[in-house]
Formats: sequence, structure tokens, C-alpha cells
Amino acid sequence: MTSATDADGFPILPDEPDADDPTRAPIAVPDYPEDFRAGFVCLLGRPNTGKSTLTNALVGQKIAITSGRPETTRHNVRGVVSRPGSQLVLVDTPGFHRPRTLLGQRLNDLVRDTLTGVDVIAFCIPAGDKIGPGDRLIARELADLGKPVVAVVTKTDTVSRAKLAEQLLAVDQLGQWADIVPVSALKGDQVDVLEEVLTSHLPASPPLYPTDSVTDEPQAVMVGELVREAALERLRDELPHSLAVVVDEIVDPKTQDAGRVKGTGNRLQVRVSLLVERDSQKAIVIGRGGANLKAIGSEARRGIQELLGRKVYLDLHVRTVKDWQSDPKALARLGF
Ligand SMILES: Nc1nc2c(ncn2[C@@H]2O[C@H](COP(=O)(O)OP(=O)(O)OP(=O)(O)O)[C@@H](O)[C@H]2O)c(=O)[nH]1
Repeated sequence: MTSATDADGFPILPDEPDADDPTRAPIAVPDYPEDFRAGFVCLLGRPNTGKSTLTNALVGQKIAITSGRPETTRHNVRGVVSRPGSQLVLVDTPGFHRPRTLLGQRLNDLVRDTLTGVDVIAFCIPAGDKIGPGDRLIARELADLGKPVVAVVTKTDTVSRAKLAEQLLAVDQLGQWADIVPVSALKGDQVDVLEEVLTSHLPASPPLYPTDSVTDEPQAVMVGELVREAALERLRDELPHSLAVVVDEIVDPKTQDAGRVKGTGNRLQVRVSLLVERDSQKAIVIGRGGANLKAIGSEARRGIQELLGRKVYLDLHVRTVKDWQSDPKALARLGF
């Protein structure tokens, strides 16, 4: 077992969880109604079309990186919208664009991989942008997928009603859409309608993520993102897209039984698993003498403490799960 300590001398445990350790128990999914709907939604569109902002508006918290510059989103970001009768799992993809560069080609492959695993696709087209070859390219790709596609006309606050009506017509003529929804993520306009429409295209399914806490879930997503970002930053090109992050649990010793970690005081205990597909990747993530994992842990802990506004004990584990990317639903039930 490789072990490392973080900057405060607390252990960062990179090995398999102890099956008998009660703090490692999977998160229980509570009872759900029989007609519960749950599934994956992929937000798709050219760069800068408002996908990240819309993800944030749907989830209700800032979880994706947004910026005025195109193509800032380099990896999938998930948000979970839990309601009493439904659960939308949002997958935010990199911008879909013409494969001019190898990196572009890789991003497009990633987009296609993502699309095969989702239940409904939301295709984002800004209200004020003329429909161009990029949009037609995406529309063609989507036509062959056999999945419901909701055309989302974004940034409606930037145009007049007449312009919006014109754009809705143009979008209607662009392809076969399950629905067309105009929305302004910035103003929060029609975001609830979009949520309803997307949910209507989900299959009957038990919740894919724990539903007990609507407000805690985005927090866990953000914690996971911070760990993932720290890992990608540290590992750069060594480990491209086969790294997944699972937040196993967040325990507050002030209000919950804190388990068996001695010497961590009142720190929030955050347990996170890094999933890789091969043992060779596991060795990369851990690094020599645990150096990579230690650096990832320190960097992520700084961000998590800033996010949550309190001291955190971060417990990182690296696990090999063969081909975790191939079955998103099975993975979701594993807690991913
Ligand atoms: N006025 C207005 N601006 C918006 C709206 N949604 C997004 N924007 C702006 O459009 C720009 C791009 O938004 P993002 O959400 O980063 O777009 P994206 O599609 O995720 O971009 P990539 O990561 O490059 O693919 C940002 O400057 C946003 O503030 C909206 O509803 N109204």
C-alpha cells in the first residue's frame, strides 16, 4: 500500500477501501415512486453557445467553467437535478466543431462517446447567431443517433421578440426536433420549462444518484470537480479522458458519527475515489512514493476549503475499474 500525507500531516490513502469499514459504505438510495424518471442529458452546441451557463442555471449552482472565450470546457462536467419524481443528470460536453486539429478531433470523439450513453440531447443555438455550417454539421450528426433531441434557443435576452420568432423558425427547419425551447440562462427565463421538457424524454428508471439532498448533491459535484481539476492539472497529458472522480461521502463530525479517523478534529471528512481503467494508470495517479496523489490532494483540499469555508480532511483513493467509461448507467449506480 502506498500512503502519503497532506500538508498538515494527515494521511492520504491511495489504496482500496476496507470493505469492513463502515465509513466506506455506499450511499443508500431511498425509496422512489414507481413512475420515477431518470437519465442523462447532454448539452451540445458550438463553442460559446451558453452550454455551461445553462448547466449552472439548471443545477442552480455554479459548477461549470464559463467564460467569454470559446472552448474553455475541456472535459465533461456533471450536474444533478433531483426532483420528487425525476432526476436529470447533466453532461456538459466540450464544444462540437470541425476537426481542424488533432485536439479538435479528440474532442469530437469524446462528444460522440458521450452521446451514445445519454437519453436525451439538448442542442444549444444562440438566439442572436445566424445558423451556420457548424450548426448544420451538428444537426446532421444528431439525425443519425436515434435519440430525442431538444433544440434549445439560448440567450433569448439578447434579441427582440421578432428576431426570436425568426430564429425559432430557422431552428425548426434545421432538423427533426423532439421539442424546441427558447431560454435565457442568464435571466433564468424558461429554465423550468426546459427542465420539464427534458425530463419528459427520460426513461422510467430509479434515481441514478442519491436524491436525499438536493442541496448537498451539487456541493458533492463541485467537490468532485475540484479533485478532478487538480488531478488533470497535475497529470496533464499522462492521463487523458479515463479519469473519473467519485465523491464517496462527506461526513461532518459536528453533526454525524465521524467514523474512525483519529486526530482530524472537527474537520469535514471528504472521501473521494479516483477511478482509472488500468493498473498502469493507477500507478501514474499515485506517482513515485505517492508524490502525485499528495500534490493532487493538497491542491484539491485548498479549493474545497475555499468552496466550503471550513477545514477539510481529504481522503483520496485510487481504484481501477475496467472500462468504466462504457456503461454510464451502471457507473451511476456505483455512485459515479
Ligand atoms: N446575455 C446572455 N449571455 C449568456 C447567456 N448564456 C450564456 N451567456 C454568455 O455567453 C458566453 C458563453 O457562455 P458559456 O456558458 O461559457 O458557453 P459554452 O457553450 O459552455 O462555451 P464553451 O465552453 O466554449 O463550449 C458567456 O459570456 C456567457 O456569459 C444568456 O442566457 N444570456
